[in-house]
Amino acid sequence: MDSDMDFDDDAPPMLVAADQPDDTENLSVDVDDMSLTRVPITIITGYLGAGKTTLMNYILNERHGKKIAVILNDIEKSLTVSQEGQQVEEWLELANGCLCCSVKDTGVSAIESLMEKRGAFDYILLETTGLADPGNLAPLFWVDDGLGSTIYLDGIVTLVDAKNIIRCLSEPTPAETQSDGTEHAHGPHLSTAHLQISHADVIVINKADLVSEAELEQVKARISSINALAKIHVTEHSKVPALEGVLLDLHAYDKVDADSIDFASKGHSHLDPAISTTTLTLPPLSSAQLDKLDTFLRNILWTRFFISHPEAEGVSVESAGSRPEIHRTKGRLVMQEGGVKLLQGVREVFEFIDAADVSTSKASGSADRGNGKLVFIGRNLVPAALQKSLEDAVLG
Ligand SMILES: Nc1nc2c(ncn2[C@@H]2O[C@H](COP(=O)(O)OP(=O)(O)OP(=O)(O)O)[C@@H](O)[C@H]2O)c(=O)[nH]1
Ligand SMILES: [Zn+2]
Repeated sequence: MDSDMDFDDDAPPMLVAADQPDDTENLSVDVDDMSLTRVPITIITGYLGAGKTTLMNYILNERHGKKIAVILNDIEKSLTVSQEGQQVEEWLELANGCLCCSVKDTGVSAIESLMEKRGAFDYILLETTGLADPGNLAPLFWVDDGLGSTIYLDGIVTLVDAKNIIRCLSEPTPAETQSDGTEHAHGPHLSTAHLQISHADVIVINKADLVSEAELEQVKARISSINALAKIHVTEHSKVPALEGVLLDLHAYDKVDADSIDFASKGHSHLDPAISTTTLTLPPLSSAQLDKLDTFLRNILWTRFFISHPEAEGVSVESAGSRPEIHRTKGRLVMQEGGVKLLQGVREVFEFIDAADVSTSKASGSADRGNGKLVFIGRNLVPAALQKSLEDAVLG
């Protein structure tokens, strides 16, 4: 499906096919760039009162030159299109009450048809309710290139309230049945705050003015013990240092940078009993071994079976006392024939991508030299058991 571009804001929307460059208007974007046809979407999540609306307003009022559509995953599902201060209210027509439930069937197409009606946006921000689990939303927007969607998931930004986050992390999540009928595994203190942090690509620790330096350090340590892959920024009134590359245009699902993998593998204390980050290593792989890794990941992400349990093949880890529940997967896998494969995953969705940015210099991190690395963020991750299962499955 072609996306239509509105090149002139004063004139009525003129529909121009993106693959037929219009050279009469100023194009700030490269028309040869394929990304022109796909609009990034950033999910902004965070607990009640963390500062999401404050952040939205900050972004909309900054000079960014983008035409940003804001979707609120609230009762009213309103959508605001803003460019340089001008805001227009639109309404998304969704099949049922809640965006996270209806987006599966109609949400993505509702956004797409709105883009057709209004001309393309440059950017979409989706603000979830404070209680949303971004793990349910993310895979819906993370659509295969091949499916021809006009939007793609750029990243998940989670705001936390520096003053209240530690307390939120000790509140258990109300037992909730997901739209697919499954329930979250119950275990030690899984809170909504955990889910929002474990899925984040960027974490903004807001309300820094309300805590002491020591409290702030505690919050940072707790958060990076849960999610060692996310970039952390500390703010007052959600004023992030920059938008580009900090909140927007992260490409968090099509890049895996070596530095963040290295950072995650440094070993962070297991301060949080519910969710942690674990890094596994693999030597350079043959393509047959990459296929085995694919099978291993299907097993662990889809069926949640350990495939190489010491007692019996295919035994459910649940019966062994702990069932791994992996929220986020990233990896850089070194290939024997040269090159690096990137691994990206959210819950049960994962894919391998060829790395474009293979780092060869010493300065650009060790992740590409020697061993490949695999990072899991989730529950019930026992590093030694995982590493053994991985090696048995892939190298054995
Ligand atoms: N002291 C302080 N207050 C802040 C800061 N950032 C936001 N606030 C205030 O915190 C309150 C909640 O902020 P919002 O931006 O509405 O938070 P939200 O996450 O959108 O809240 P919900 O939509 O209710 O989940 C507002 O009164 C803000 O003015 C900050 O850095 N410091
Ligand atoms: Zn829902």
